[in-house]
Amino acid sequence: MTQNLTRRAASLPHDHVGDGPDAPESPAIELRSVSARYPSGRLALAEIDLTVRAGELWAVLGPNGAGKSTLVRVISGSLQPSAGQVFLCGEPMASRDRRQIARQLAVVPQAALPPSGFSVREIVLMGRSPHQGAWMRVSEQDDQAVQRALDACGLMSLSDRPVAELSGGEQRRVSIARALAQEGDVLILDEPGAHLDVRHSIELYEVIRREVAERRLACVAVLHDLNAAAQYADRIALLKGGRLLARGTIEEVMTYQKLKSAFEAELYVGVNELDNTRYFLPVRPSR
Ligand SMILES: Nc1ncnc2c1ncn2[C@@H]1O[C@H](COP(=O)(O)OP(=O)(O)OP(=O)(O)O)[C@@H](O)[C@H]1O
Repeated sequence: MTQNLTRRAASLPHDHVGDGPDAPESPAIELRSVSARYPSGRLALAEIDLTVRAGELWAVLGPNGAGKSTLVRVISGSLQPSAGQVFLCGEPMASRDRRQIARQLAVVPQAALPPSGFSVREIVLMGRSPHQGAWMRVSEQDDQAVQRALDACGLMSLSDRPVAELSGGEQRRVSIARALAQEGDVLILDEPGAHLDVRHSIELYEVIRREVAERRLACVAVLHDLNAAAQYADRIALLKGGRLLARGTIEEVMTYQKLKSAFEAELYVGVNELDNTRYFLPVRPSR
């Protein structure tokens, strides 16, 4: 797992300092001047530079159509950049096949719901397939990973239920549990809080934070909830029109001016005196 993040000599274009136990880790994800186009010709991302390290949770923010889901597709290898390069754990993404990528990176796309016809446990077990051999034999490690993911997502009591019988929010948690069971180094989530009520969204963000801290996971989450981003993220990438408007800490990026410029909306930016976190309130346009 995290040993995959140790520096690999052959693939390091910059600042190579050698291998060995004290060698610094490669970034879990690195985008160098990445642009992306859809087959229609539309340029959806332009010259994105981003470095995500193990143990970091990045929130990707921006208005509708900014390029957030496109960024997820590029990082997860489902859309090839039209220019620039993506590195996963120090190696070019383009040199990996899908199975190799799936051992290191789990992705929960926007509005992803699990396939019907299976129980919750069976769906979560599907997350183990990149680690299983041709006969798909379930190992003790697979069982442990599935139990852990079910538990983390509060799904133990639902584990034998047919997934098709669950609510939208419960199905969303099953998709996230499957991604956790994959036990990669990198977790990519597109709007993980969608469909979740307030308790379950808090629980989910707590789970993600715990995974990031305990397993030194590198996580990139597309969020529309600015307050959740300010509560849980270490770093923010703010997109607009396919370009990175700003990236950095919450204090650097989630300012009145930068958010206004990105969203073209008035937001009140407050600071909670209890824990010093920022909060955001939409302000009605003057009539
Ligand atoms: N399959 C596609 N083919 C062509 N253009 C696309 C495709 N998917 C997205 N786009 C375009 O690329 C741009 C970025 O879209 P993207 O879905 O990445 O935005 P987003 O920031 O995730 O938006 P939202 O917040 O609404 O989900 C938009 O202009 C969109 O119309």
